[in-house]
Amino acid sequence: MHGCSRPDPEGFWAAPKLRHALDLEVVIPGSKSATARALVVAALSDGPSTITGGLDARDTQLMRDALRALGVRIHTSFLYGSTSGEAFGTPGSDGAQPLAAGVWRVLPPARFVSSGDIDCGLAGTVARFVLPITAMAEGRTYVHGDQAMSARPIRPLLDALIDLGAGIPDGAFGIPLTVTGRPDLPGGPVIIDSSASSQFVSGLLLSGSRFRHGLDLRHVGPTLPSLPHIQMTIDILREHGVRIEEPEPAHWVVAPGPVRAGDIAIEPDLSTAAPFLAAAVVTDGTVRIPHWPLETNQPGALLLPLLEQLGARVHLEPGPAGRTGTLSVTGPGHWDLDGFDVDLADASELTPVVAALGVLTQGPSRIRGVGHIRGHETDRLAALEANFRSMGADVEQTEDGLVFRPAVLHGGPWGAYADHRLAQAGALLGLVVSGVMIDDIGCTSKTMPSFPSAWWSLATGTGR
Ligand SMILES: O=C(O)C1=C[C@@H](OP(=O)(O)O)[C@@H](O)[C@H](O)C1
Ligand SMILES: C=C(OP(=O)(O)O)C(=O)O
Repeated sequence: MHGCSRPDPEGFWAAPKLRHALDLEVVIPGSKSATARALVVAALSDGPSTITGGLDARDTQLMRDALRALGVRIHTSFLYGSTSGEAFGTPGSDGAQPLAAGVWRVLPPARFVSSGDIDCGLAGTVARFVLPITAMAEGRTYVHGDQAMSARPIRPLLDALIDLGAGIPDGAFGIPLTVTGRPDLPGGPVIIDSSASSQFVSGLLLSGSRFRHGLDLRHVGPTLPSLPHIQMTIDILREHGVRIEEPEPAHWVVAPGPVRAGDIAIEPDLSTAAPFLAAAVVTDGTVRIPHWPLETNQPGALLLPLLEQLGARVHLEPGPAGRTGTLSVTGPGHWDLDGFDVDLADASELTPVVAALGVLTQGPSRIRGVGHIRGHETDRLAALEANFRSMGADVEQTEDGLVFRPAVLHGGPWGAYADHRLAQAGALLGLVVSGVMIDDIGCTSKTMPSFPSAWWSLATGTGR
């Protein structure tokens, strides 16, 4: 899946350098995190639900297939929309064009029954959110994924599920593994160390009300990353009638009971927007993003204060319906970006893009609070350090992040390590550094299959 990437014979994608004054509107597909939660909540609900604007990309296709493998029926159709304004239309009306988004009807089964096989790919959300449902599904399920998935942390979630009564072999270390489902999974009190990923907590909370005794979950561990993502889980559960309390930080109590069916609209993915917004800053141009939510629980919005700190002008113009608007980011009017020091513990998925900004700053910069991203799609700190160094950057890993000192950069091969956000960070640098060659731009299909063509249009001003 390379879109317009025109890979060279060795499979490298030449990241396009900016060829015009950047002034562009970009439509961003739906939020991966919100789509994953919507599908899971709809699958656990007491009746059919409709999801609109859901992301159609590798991770969410895997999520749909995983839920189907447990007996959930999902009917999909496409959503069409104009590239400006808030209204969605039908194909052909008002220049409407297909978006990577869908209208999905989700029909949960009376009881989950496994058809035997679930592929998690490299999707943390699929592995961590679906395992607890698999533990309630009649039959045995072989849960597997990409080779890199077996390196991603999951053991604390498996141990917690075993404590809650799940049929997971005691010696199971990670994916692949076979789960023997138990429809009357007891649930109840459990302690977990979720320092390696907030998704362990989210996965248990999502299914918790369907356990016989509900869930009383405590996190005990040195750090708890991605708190906004846990809040996103709590928000959607409460919207669907689940009683969930947080009597103290890092302690959640979910009452047993039904999950109420209801329709769900998905916001654009504000983390997928990050490389496009950062492009405006590094090229001193303007990027506009329609349908930006005026209020959101997505951590991707945390990029905006940093861009402002770097001198960018950020403006959100409310649309007629008052729920979304058009966000515009305009570069600072000069090329010498100041150094920064930022803690990304709440929004660690922004690290690759923010790190690309870090190597371009004229003063020293630092990213903190993201040690756990060594367990993301790849060891992101090591992969970023290796790529930046091969471009001449002065960068090193710390215990929980990266530090950068100014240096003159040159092009060369850029390893994506099968990681969509690594590939996007390379593309961002390629706008201003000649000769950046990305080895696997196709991995951006994890969250934005149209990334290569959208990026080409952004850089060259032409469609391909
Ligand atoms: O719950 C979610 O949707 C996510 C939580 C975060 O995971 P970690 O807590 O493992 O960083 C985030 O990085 C990931 O992209 C999506
Ligand atoms: C960490 C990420 O993904 P996953 O949902 O697979 O954990 C990410 O998208 O940055």
